[in-house]
Amino acid sequence: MQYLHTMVRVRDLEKSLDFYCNKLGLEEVNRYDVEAGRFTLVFLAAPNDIERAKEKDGPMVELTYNWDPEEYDGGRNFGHLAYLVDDIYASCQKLMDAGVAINRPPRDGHMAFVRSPDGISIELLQRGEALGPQEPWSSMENTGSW
Ligand SMILES: C[C@@H](O)C(=O)SC[C@H](NC(=O)CC[C@H](N)C(=O)O)C(=O)NCC(=O)O
Ligand code: NI
Repeated sequence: MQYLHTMVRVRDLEKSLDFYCNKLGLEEVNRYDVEAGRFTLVFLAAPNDIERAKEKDGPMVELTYNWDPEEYDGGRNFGHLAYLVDDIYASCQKLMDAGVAINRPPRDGHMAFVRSPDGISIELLQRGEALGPQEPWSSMENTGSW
């Protein structure tokens, strides 16, 4: 078994593509307009994953846009999408310059959070840093349950 994608439903497809592609840096891999179901699917991949994603063998985000408006309550059970970045400060600066609020700034040079137009939380992690939890759980032994 292999991880393939995470699907998120979006209220405004253009606003979402502007955030995920123009600001966060993902690239569009595939798009399906489904008349019968009245929805559009847009598959996005990070630059490092794009070649594998084109072969349907790489991790992606699947944006689902329902043409008929629906209410999407913020399911607490969904946490975030996480991306590894080469320079977390440069990534956050680029996002801030594009008008994106940094909900959790990278004080520790390790982890930052921003949100999509639909409030989907996006975690940015500095490449080379430990992937474990930081403050305030830094003293917690990673028992795999955090
Ligand atoms: C292409 C493949 O990766 C899919 O995920 S298609 C799954 C399918 N999606 C839809 O029907 C989109 C429109 C629908 N109104 C919706 O909002 O999901 C599907 O079965 N969706 C149901 C689900 O729970 O994901
Ligand atoms: Ni899917």
